[in-house]
Amino acid sequence: MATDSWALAVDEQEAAAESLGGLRIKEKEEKPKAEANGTAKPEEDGEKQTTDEDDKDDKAAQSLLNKLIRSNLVNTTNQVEVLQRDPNSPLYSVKSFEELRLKPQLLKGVYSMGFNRPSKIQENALPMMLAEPPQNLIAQSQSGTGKTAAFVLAMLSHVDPAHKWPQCLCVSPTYELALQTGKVIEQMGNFYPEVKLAYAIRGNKLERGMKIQEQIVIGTPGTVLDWCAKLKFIDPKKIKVFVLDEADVMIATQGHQDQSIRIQRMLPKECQMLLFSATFEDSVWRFAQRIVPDPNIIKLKREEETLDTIKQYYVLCNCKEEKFAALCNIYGAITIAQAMIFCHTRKTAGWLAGELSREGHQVALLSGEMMVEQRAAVIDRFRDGKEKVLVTTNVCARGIDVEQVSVVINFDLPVDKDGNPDNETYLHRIGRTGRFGKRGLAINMVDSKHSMNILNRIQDHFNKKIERLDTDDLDEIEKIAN
Ligand SMILES: Nc1ncnc2c1ncn2[C@@H]1O[C@H](COP(=O)(O)OP(=O)(O)OP(=O)(O)O)[C@@H](O)[C@H]1O
Repeated sequence: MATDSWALAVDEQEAAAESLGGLRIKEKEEKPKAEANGTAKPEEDGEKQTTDEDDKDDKAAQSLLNKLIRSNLVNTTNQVEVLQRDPNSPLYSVKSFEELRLKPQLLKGVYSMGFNRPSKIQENALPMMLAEPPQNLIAQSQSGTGKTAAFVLAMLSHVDPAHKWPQCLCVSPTYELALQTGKVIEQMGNFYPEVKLAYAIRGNKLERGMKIQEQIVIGTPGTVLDWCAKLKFIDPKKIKVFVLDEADVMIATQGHQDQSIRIQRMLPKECQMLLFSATFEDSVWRFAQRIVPDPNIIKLKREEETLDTIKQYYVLCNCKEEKFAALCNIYGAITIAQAMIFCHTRKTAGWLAGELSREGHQVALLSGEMMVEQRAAVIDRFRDGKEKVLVTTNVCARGIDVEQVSVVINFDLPVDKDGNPDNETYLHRIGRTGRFGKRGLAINMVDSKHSMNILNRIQDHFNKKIERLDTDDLDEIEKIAN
């Protein structure tokens, strides 16, 4: 069976790692700290070269950033797709938390967090997760749709506080993400103080021979594995609920996939397995199936973005100084409440932010060398309107929604690693979802034959005309604001 050959491969790798003195796992565990913080390595010549490694770091950092800047649920008009393990059993969904017959302490916790009713994904996921006998679940929906809150509630509901040993185990891809989930557990369990939480993360050193008494353990795969297998702080056979969060980020980090599989194999057959992911490419799906036998599957499609309500223009220039001059002309002609400006490299972003400040603009700069917490603070200030212009590189701003931004300027057009148009990023930068169907304005700066070619290809891809704008003609600029 596929699972067996996989298990065999894991065993071989484990043996190999042990023959290296077991150092490997520790190193992997310790390295992500700087990465997950978004502390990038120094750039040569100040130019950002995107590599696969950057992308991987970026996934965990991006996910953390999203958590830090989010203040409420991401709404969606899409319907949840449910695939049941047993298609004959009735499909339950709930419209209120009361229907779930939660412990009063938990219901109080949920309401104290300001949740009035279950989110779309929670409507279906919660009844499945709280069912008796426990059901396994794979759930996919974009960040901010309520997955964490759902599995935290499930874990808190399943523990028996009278038992002083770990009963729920949750693995997260990084130390920082584990801490974020831990915070949700603490908030939701605020009125249920008998339930305790332990963090299986590097740096949390326990005495040998000790047994964990906390009912919920959250941690990163390497440390959780050590605590279960090598150090035996946790008896995996007593685990009732196993949660694997952010599966897509998990598999992007080397070693985590194997470690997660090894943990899963130590758990009892009847343990409830829950896996969550924001995206579901084939590799995530294959991993999910290995972790979760006989799953129910819940999927919630992302809200589609559209260019329909966006007016798109391009400006022809010869160099970055000319692009900056064009930008000044645009600012001189129309009132721009808030704008986001995207640059290809940190160097350009830094330069442009400096030039704009000199012109008297209140500028925020989002740059790759900033820690994730610093980036979150910059975005928060911008959202609060403390700065009117946000200059950013693409990597930093991926996935960030700043709804009130009415003007987006591509100081450099988005391209992928091979220099081809990055249509997805273009759409995400300037597109709007149906919900925020406000009109928007996008201005693309073109400074070479090559970038003109990119622009044409983007235009063809979306089959939407991008009009030329002459930034020396103030009357013409004024017209685009209407
Ligand atoms: N039922 C609810 N009603 C109101 N707010 C909710 C509800 N469920 C979750 N939230 C809030 O919505 C935000 C997103 O929820 P949550 O973190 O659970 O989403 P997620 O899908 O796990 O996203 P991520 O994986 O990025 O954390 C959080 O601020 C959370 O407190």
